[in-house]
Order: sequence, then C-alpha cells, then structure tokens
Amino acid sequence: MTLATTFSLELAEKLSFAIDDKTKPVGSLGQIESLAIQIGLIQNTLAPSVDNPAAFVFGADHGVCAEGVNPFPQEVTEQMLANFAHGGAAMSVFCRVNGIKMNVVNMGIANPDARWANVLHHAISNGTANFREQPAMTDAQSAEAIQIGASLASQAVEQGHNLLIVGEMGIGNTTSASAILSSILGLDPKDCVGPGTGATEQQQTLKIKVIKDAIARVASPLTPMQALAEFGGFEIAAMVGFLQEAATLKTPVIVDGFISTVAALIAEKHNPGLSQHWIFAHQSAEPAHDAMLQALSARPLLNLQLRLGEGTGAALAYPLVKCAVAMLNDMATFSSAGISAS
Ligand SMILES: Cc1cc2ncn([C@H]3O[C@H](COP(=O)(O)O)[C@@H](O)[C@H]3O)c2cc1C
Ligand SMILES: O=C(O)c1cccnc1
Repeated sequence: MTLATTFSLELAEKLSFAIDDKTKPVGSLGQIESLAIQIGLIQNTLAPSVDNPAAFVFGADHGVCAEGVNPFPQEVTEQMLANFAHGGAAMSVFCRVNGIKMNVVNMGIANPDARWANVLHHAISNGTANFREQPAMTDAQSAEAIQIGASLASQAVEQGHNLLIVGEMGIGNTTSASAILSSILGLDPKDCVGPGTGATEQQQTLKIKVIKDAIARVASPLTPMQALAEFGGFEIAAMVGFLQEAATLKTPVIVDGFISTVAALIAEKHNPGLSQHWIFAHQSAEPAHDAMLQALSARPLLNLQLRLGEGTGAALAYPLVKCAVAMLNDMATFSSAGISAS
C-alpha cells in the first residue's frame, strides 16, 4: 500500500486566500473554515466535492463478552445487524435523512449462519477469542480484516463516493477499544474505561481488571498493529484498513465515536500523518475519548453527549461537512459581490 502524500503548502495558501476573500470577516466561520481547507487538501483541489457520501458500519462479536463486562447480551450484535438490514437503527434513520448510502458489513458475529440480503458478509470467524486469556485474533485474521476494510474503501471510491463515514456495531467493543487505547498510549486501564452502553461501577471495575490481566498476559510493549491483534475486534481491524485506504485514495472519512477513533489511533500510530485525512465527528460521552482525541490532535466538530456508535455522530456531522464545502464553492467574494473589504 502506498502511503498518502503530505499536503501541498501552495494549495493550503490558495484555499486560505479563497476563504478569506469570501463575504465575511476573516475567520468568522471558525472551524467550518479549517474544515473546508482540510477537505480541499485531502481531495487536492480548490473545489472539493462531498455530494456522494457512503457510510460503512462494521459489525463483529467479541470473546471478551464472556467476562460479563457489558450490560447487554452478545446476541444484541446480531439483532442490531438485523435492525440495520430493516432500516430501523438510529444510524439507518440519520443516513436516510442526510442522503447517505449506508452499507453494513458482517465482519464476524457469533452466529455463523446469520445472513441478510443487504448486509455484506465478510465474516472472519464467529467472534474473536477472549483477550483476557489469549490473543483476540491471530495476525492472519487481523491482516485479513484490515484487507477487507481496505478493499471496501477502494470499491466505494471506484463507485464515485467522494466522502466516507465509518462506524461499528459489536457488543463488548468498548472493552476492546479501552484495552487498545491503554496499550498504545501507555495509559492506566482505569483511565481508559467508561460505562459504554451503561456498565455499572462493578462492571467497570471488572473491565479494568480484565484489561490489566490481558496487558499482564502479553507482558512486553506492543506495536499498534500487535495491540490490534491482541485486544481488537474484526470490525476495528476492518476500520483500520478502511481508514488507511481512504487516505491513500484522497477521500475524506468522517470518524465516529470512541471505538472508531481507536481504529484511527492505531492507523495514525502505524503511519504517522495519516490522521490529517480524517474528520473527527464528535466527542463521545465515553470519558477516555478525550485523551484519544488529544493524542491525535483532533478537534471534533460536535459535542452532543452521544454514546451510541454505529456511525451516528459521523452521520450527524455530515451536514456541517457539506456546508463547509458549499461555503468554499458557492459563497460570493468581496469583489464579486461589490462589498468593501475594509
Ligand atoms: C441496542 C444497542 C444498539 C447499539 N448500537 C451501537 N451500540 C454500541 O454499543 C456497543 C459497545 O458498548 P459495550 O462495550 O458496552 O457493549 C457497540 O456495539 C456500539 O456500537 C449499541 C449497543 C446497544 C445495546
Ligand atoms: O462513542 C462511542 O462510539 C460509543 C460509546 C459507548 C458505546 N458505544 C459507542
């Protein structure tokens, strides 16, 4: 895979100039301005386009659920894939409202026989192993999931999608994401764990213990890709490949919440600089999301106390991204509108 090139300084200056010439005080559209510049740089153009968005929701099950770390039973992953298939989930609704093509990918849920006509089937196995006891994935499984994510991103770009959204569904995956975060940033597990879907204090203490045991089992420091295989899920690995490939193909991706951002953290630590290609939708209510966003120097667009995942925050942020691009493309300039610049 060729890595994404760094952005053109000359284009950055031209984009800034174009935005400063719009009929508004310089800087008055705040983060919408930097967002427009970012998208122009990613697409390498003064006239970017985000009119053909596609979301990918990657679903998978997690062996660590056997530890009782999450309030909802594992079957909910499969039930939610069915809900996506029938268009009834929050993500389904937000995508419909915003004209986003929603794709759902089964990366490996516990029931190997589950199939839906409109859910892409790329199951690696029937869930990961329990990472408290053994690596969640083999290196080969992790590499395969990364490859599937990458090829889905490249197919989406080939089909003409010029903006991508990434999200996930997998009961137990906040525990997996917290373990990866703790390992990659060297943080104490207690600072990486939160309620997820509503874990009690007792369940959160258990989450911390499970992660401590898993990190002790591994003993030596891990590379980001090793942390992914040790503690990750098939859906997290698929998101890593998806994010990497989209960056290489100069296509912006809106990243959703806590679990999606962990995939971005892995990919950025593996290939430093790649995260400039991703738009961080929102700051999740999951407490450790903040540390992760800071480690990525990311400024999320929204802070709505969301704690759902699926890609919902990213789907909600899409109208802002659309407006940023429309501002750059459609707003009058001081000279074209005959307005005095000072
Ligand atoms: C009905 C339902 C719908 C969801 N949609 C996303 N998640 C979210 O919750 C899960 C992670 O939280 P934990 O680690 O606590 O299990 C993931 O599936 C995430 O996408 C959901 C969770 C539930 C229960
Ligand atoms: O921020 C998220 O993505 C999130 C938080 C809690 C549970 N599921 C997802």
